[in-house]
Amino acid sequence: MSTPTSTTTEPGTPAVLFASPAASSGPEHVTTPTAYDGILLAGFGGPEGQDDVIPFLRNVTRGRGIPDERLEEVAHHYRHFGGVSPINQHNRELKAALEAELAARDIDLPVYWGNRNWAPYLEEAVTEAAAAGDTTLVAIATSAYSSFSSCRQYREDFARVLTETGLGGTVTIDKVRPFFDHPGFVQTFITGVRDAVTTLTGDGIPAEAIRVLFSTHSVPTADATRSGPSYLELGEGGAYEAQHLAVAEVVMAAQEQEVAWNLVYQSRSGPPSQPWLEPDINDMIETLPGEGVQAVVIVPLGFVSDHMEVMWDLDEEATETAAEHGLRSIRTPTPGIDPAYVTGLVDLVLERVNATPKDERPALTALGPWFDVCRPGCCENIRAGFKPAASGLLP
Ligand SMILES: CC1=C(CCC(=O)O)c2cc3nc(cc4[nH]c(cc5[nH]c(cc1n2)c(C)c5CCC(=O)O)c(CCC(=O)O)c4C)C(CCC(=O)O)=C3C
Ligand SMILES: [Fe+2]
Repeated sequence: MSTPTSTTTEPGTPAVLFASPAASSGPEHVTTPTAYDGILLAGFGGPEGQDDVIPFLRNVTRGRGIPDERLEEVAHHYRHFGGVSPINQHNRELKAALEAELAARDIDLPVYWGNRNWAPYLEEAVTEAAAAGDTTLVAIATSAYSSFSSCRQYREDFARVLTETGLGGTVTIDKVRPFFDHPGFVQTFITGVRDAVTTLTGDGIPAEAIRVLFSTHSVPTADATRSGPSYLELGEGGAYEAQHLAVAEVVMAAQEQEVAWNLVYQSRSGPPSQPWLEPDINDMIETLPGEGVQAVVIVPLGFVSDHMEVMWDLDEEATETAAEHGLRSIRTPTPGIDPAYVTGLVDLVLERVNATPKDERPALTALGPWFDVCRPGCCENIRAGFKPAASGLLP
């Protein structure tokens, strides 16, 4: 079937995929209708046994000069859980849930699952799709926000895989918009905060002694600043911080009781000399007893499932910090395979199939609905330098 996507190969550069030029016209940033052949579910990947841990960490940190010391420290988190990250099992379950939802809605789109950093790799998924004749793919990355780590890196890996497999002239990969403010993604957090606050107040803790901490992955400040299109001028925190703040506001506006909240960061790595987004969740927790806070609601706003960052950095470390400071804590659920989330992901695919007009697309914040197609230089990592990325406009 003819599609508006095309493959552009410039002489001397790897084949890279770009969306239709139509995507660049007009402020809508909405592509034209596209008959996709399949869905590429793009995950982060994680180890599934002790022997996988170090090779996995080498994949993740490849070419980034993360010191061995830090690798060992992270390996320790995985070892604590038998060398198994739950993330691959989550994605198996998400794939099955998407397939069930697609079947229930009579949508004939196979789901190919591949990871950036562990088997099954993106290479395998794309090769399998191509072998089945499914060459026009729409990707869902298991990450809701704009930034190098949460969007661009997936797109760079798509481009790398298309080049390395030699499929750059055959397969096109578009990507659904960053879905941070899609109701399907946000619902779990709204319900989670409501349930946690109800539990705490039910136990006699007054609402004014509760603090909601929205936690997301810290990133280098330089990455945050460059997240999203530069013309939006979203300040030092860029689109990454702005999107999280906007979603947190939506979650709190949906609550019956007024409760104070903060956006906090977790899982910082990299050298201490390099600025990353702050405050760290643990540092924030330490200040709270002095403000009369008795309980914290920890909301994993930056994550779609209960993977290692949630299980270790929140459920072990932050929970322990809270206990040490005499605070009760409740960690709210991630979307996982919540039906609202799964239905929402299928809706996001259909948006692209149908080129649903911008004003008909569900988006809970004033920032959204975000763009179908990333602008040149969007979320680029200046430390790593320019790498081609699929699912975007020509640089
Ligand atoms: C924004 C963001 C997300 C959310 C978006 C998304 O979900 O994609 C995310 C997710 C994840 N990060 C994960 C694991 C790791 N991330 C690392 C390193 C880093 N992450 C970063 C950012 C993010 N990471 C950054 C800026 C670095 C520093 C390296 C660099 O300069 O770019 C390292 C290396 C060691 C270390 O440095 O800690 C590991 C092992 C796993 C798998 C968990 C599991 O196995 O269950 C998941 C889902
Ligand atoms: Fe990470």
